[in-house]
Amino acid sequence: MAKEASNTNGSVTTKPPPSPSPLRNAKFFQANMRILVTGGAGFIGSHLVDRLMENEKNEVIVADNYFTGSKDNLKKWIGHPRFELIRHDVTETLLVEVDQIYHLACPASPIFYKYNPVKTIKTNVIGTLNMLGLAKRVGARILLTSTSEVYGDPLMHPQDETYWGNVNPIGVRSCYDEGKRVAETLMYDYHRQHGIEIRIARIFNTYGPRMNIDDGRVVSNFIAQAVRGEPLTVQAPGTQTRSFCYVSDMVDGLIRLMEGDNTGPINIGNPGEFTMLELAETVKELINPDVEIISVENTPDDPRQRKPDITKAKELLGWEPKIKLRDGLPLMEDDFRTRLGVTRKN
Ligand SMILES: O=c1ccn([C@@H]2O[C@H](COP(=O)(O)OP(=O)(O)O[C@H]3OC[C@@H](O)[C@H](O)[C@H]3O)[C@@H](O)[C@H]2O)c(=O)[nH]1
Repeated sequence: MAKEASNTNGSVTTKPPPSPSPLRNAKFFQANMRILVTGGAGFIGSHLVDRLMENEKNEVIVADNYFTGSKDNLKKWIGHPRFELIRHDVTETLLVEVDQIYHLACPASPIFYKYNPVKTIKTNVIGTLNMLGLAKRVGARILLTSTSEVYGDPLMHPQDETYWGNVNPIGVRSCYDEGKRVAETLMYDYHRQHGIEIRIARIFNTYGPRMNIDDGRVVSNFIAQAVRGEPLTVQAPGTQTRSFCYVSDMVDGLIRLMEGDNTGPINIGNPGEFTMLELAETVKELINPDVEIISVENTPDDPRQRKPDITKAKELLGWEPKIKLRDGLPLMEDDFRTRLGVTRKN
């Protein structure tokens, strides 16, 4: 598995990757792939675990501190012989023998990552250092879920991976966006200095079943509001844009990146771009035409526009999203109705 990956920032590591466990090549050792998913009890993490567990050759270990994740998201796997769940905070070291690490752990909703900003930056910096240390020790390949937020309030539109971003280093979002930027730096430094096999995904806004109902992000807020019959709260001015990727497409992109030969960073997101007013109108039309749309105050540093250029993902991973927003929203609605106990009026 120690194959040289093409890296896209122009520099190539000369150091070979560390060797994986000798057991991996042993004649009588069961050749299962052991995979660690940090943040595996969270929204994207648990969908990724579902997909990895479908492959009988995979053993999956989840490490999660349950700050925003939940055991409930993994209940179908608890007790499965190929599955293990550890309550663990990535700011502490973790020693497990694995072949791949999907490093997702970090609160992703602005409300949650701003709740304890010092903890958020520790998660991104110390957490990523710890996972890279583990990758080095056991010779594992590691994938970091970075974010479209590394582009900040982007002056280039759409954003491709060559754009260095427009980020406020002392803003209220910097614990997350600067944290993820340092995490990317650490990934590349470990790659160049120690030959670690790295993969970096820049994830754009993602939605789907299992998002926390009071998560604070726009899609989960609007769907919960529409299902409860409450006004949809569009934060001013409402003309800011985002691009929303359905979670199954996201998971597909992450697995292709991990399994492929390119280090990234690679944007994984749906290029369909919507203003928040358009999103509110779509949710109202599809889910509850009786609700009002109201304008509420916004928070500082809210990026004005965001849309991924996914040329690289298409060319290098053969990946592009399949699920359109109008098809994905009703799938999420069903999950929210079940969890909120509100049936659809006909
Ligand atoms: O109720 C709401 C919530 C949010 N919004 C608006 O919706 C837009 C999107 O906000 P969200 O909180 O969903 O997400 P953001 O795009 O700000 O951040 C996200 O970026 C990409 C990922 O890395 C993370 O999931 C998250 O940081 C913002 O312009 C926000 O002002 C509303 O209009 N109403």
